[in-house]
Amino acid sequence: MNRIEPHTLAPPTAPAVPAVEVLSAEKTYPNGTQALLPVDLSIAEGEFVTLLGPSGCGKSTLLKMVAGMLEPSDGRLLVWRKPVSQLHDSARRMSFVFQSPTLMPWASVQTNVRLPLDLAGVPRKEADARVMESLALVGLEKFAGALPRALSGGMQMRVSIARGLVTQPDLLLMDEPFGALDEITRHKLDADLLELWRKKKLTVIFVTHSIHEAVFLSSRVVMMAARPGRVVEQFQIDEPYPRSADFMVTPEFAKYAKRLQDSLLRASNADEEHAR
Ligand SMILES: Nc1ncnc2c1ncn2[C@@H]1O[C@H](COP(=O)(O)OP(=O)(O)OP(=O)(O)O)[C@@H](O)[C@H]1O
Repeated sequence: MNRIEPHTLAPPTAPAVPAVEVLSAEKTYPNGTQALLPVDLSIAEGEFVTLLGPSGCGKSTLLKMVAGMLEPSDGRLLVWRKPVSQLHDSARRMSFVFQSPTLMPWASVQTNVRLPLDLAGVPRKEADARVMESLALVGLEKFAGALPRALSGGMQMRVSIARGLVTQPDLLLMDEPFGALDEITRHKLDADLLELWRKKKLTVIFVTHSIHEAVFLSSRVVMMAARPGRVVEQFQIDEPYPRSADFMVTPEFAKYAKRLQDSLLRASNADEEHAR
């Protein structure tokens, strides 16, 4: 009998575990706006997926459906193989970070970050320890007692991210979190986010309008088109991590950016053709 020597066997590759499955999920708002045609999308644990596309293509709608903040009109969404509504039974958690920091202006940074733990009834001592851990992750531990108005826009966004991290999520949903920030601050936060993603082994779904941000951050980019919103193309960004600012001046970066730019143009033209 022929024996297959162990070293001739291909190494076993672990099948990717899906963190999020969007199964023909579509959305029409009560006023009749068809925000999303049926979308099918599977996101594996540990991926960094960016949703990119022209204004109104349904990026936020899709993200909010994943979060369970919006019900699909048809189809289903599973998070770790369960309907989002049953996630409270799961040991895993997700967090949502909005475009604006939405901090309570009268409360300290520490109190703002502690909010999700207070709402979940986590004992104060444990909550405070986790708040400090979370603030340290975004480099703001020295500002725990400050009021939001004493902080810059970038620092306020860090507070918002710390609040998203304080529940120790496995899945982070981010709706254009750095869109309102200046270029330098944005780059800095992008780099910090990648560091966190790697360190904490997160799965991230990130919405942006920026091609450069999408290439820098993502392992995969999902391109969408509008009127009605739909997924039109997907791009794997096959570049190793960690990625530093140097990556942004490489020919590979330029190649991906050009591909996405062409795709975004096609997606935008598809809108106009639809509208005619
Ligand atoms: N609550 C709502 N009721 C009715 N229509 C809505 C509602 N929310 C969004 N829409 C519409 O659904 C479509 C998709 O909106 P959505 O905000 O998901 O797009 P987006 O890609 O995130 O846009 P942007 O890039 O401008 O933030 C748009 O036509 C929008 O006007």
